[in-house]
Amino acid sequence: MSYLLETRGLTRRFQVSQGMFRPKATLHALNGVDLRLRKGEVLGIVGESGCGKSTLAKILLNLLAPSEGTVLLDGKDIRALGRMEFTRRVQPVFQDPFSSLNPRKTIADIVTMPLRVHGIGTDAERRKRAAGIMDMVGLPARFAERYPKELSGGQRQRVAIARALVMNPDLIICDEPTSALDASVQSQILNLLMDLKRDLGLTYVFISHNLSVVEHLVDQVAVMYLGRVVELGMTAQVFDAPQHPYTRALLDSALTVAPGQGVPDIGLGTAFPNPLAIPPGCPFQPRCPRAFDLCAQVRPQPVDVAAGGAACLLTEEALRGAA
Ligand SMILES: Nc1ncnc2c1ncn2[C@@H]1O[C@H](COP(=O)(O)OP(=O)(O)OP(=O)(O)O)[C@@H](O)[C@H]1O
Repeated sequence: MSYLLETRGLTRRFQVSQGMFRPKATLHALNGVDLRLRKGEVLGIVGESGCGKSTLAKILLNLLAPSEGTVLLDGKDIRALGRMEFTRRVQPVFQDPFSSLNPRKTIADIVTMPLRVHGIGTDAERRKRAAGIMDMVGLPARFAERYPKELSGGQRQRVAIARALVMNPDLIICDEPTSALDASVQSQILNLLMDLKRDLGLTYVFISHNLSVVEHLVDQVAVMYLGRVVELGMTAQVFDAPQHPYTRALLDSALTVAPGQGVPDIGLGTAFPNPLAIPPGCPFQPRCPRAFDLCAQVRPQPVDVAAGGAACLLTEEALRGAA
């Protein structure tokens, strides 16, 4: 079975200062993340602020090196691909369309920029291609000569999507692409991404702190907690029968509608996870409503990337009981 994208054992550590008189501490932002994505599919990555989503996005975009592990694109380590080949094949859409677009460039300049960088086409050909893509993402042709500050947040995010699409990439990494937008605009952008997926057969990694945002867009979901994938499965399976207590809590959480609000209220008390003091046993155990004695001592098995499931002793117990 070949995968367009595969991560194997992705781990990323940071050395962080703890003040002048204390030694630096090691923070595990990612810990052994295994993921697989086939062409034409959408993989959702979900979890609270600080679970490692942006670190993962940066590694997938080859902007940050993992401490351990590899990212494979069509079976090739992305670190061995040239910068030009990589950016031709993998494009980002970031959270904040206000800062990710150059304010001094016109929309046409922004959308054609990747083509210019890659030396593709004449000026007229590039503008023609940009006009086609702008139409596809619902931007009127008259916007071509406007500047980002003249556009609304939703329109700017359409520009960012057009810029990502103009190279006809194999993979688009969307890092919280709707989180900075008003709720009504969020759904327009999600619908646009769904339409583009259907019409162009796009492959996305879609990162969000909000499980409900990804429900209708993604084929499979990876739920992350403190740098680990704690549940992985097909979307319907994860939404209809979540196995990990953390996934249940995320599903129960209210839809976050306030722009910029990064953390859903998941109703698990104040013990916000501290990546510098990951507890022994199950990392989620201090907040878990279903924890039992062993959870403080035994670390659950990592999720099997081929079979999916949850990294939870309750599931392991259930499986043993069924055997
Ligand atoms: N450059 C860095 N140096 C030190 N620690 C970092 C660095 N980047 C990220 N971290 C830490 O790694 C952990 C994961 O951060 P990351 O930004 O990937 O999480 P996230 O899920 O994207 O959260 P958010 O939605 O708030 O961005 C956090 O504890 C964060 O403080």
